[in-house]
Amino acid sequence: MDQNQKKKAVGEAAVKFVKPGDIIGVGTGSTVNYFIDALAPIAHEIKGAVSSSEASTEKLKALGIEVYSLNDVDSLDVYVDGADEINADKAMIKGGGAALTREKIVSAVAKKFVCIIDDSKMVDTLGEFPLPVEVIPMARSYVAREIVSLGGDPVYRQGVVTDNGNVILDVHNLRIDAPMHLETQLNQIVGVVTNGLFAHRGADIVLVADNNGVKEI
Ligand SMILES: O=C[C@H](O)[C@H](O)[C@H](O)COP(=O)(O)O
Repeated sequence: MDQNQKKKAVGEAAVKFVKPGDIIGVGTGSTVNYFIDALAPIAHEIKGAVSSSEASTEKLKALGIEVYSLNDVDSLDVYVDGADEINADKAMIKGGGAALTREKIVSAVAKKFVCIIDDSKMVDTLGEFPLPVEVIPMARSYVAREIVSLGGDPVYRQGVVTDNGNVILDVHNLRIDAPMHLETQLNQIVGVVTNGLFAHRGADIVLVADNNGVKEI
């Protein structure tokens, strides 16, 4: 199977976590797009969704699925999303598609985080994928200097503005041995909105597609 076939297989497999009458949390990205497509046959059975991006909202609405504001929803049974990297503790790097802030907010409200990945996303140590950090635009240079002092090499993601009107710094050359600690440290830098480490709130269930099919971890 090539990578897209694996993404499709795992997106389809995640539909089993969706129950009739649910309002579901929906992530962002190419893997989640397959999950949304796979919702089509049961779109009329679910109550609606809370979305983590304008892109996912558009796809959900195209299926006739009602998209709720998170402020109108107290809790979500399940949040389904992809990842850029995940380790054995189910800590992740996310934000390759610049949707990290809304993803972190929506996933915080969900009882269960189901992470859907192909096997290329599994790593022993997080950090080979550059860590995205969403930053208030006027703080970009200051935050970049602070990140350098932590040992990272921040690169401004040119031309990208997040759904929240902010910018992204991608931090290269980090070997992340203590993801929770680094997540907290980055959050302490004034001007950082969110960093792409999902360690304090990692995944609960991981569905991984490899050449043999989809397995649950
Ligand atoms: O901002 C984007 C998200 O964190 C995605 O979940 C992540 O980048 C994985 O995306 P994909 O499924 O396209 O590899």
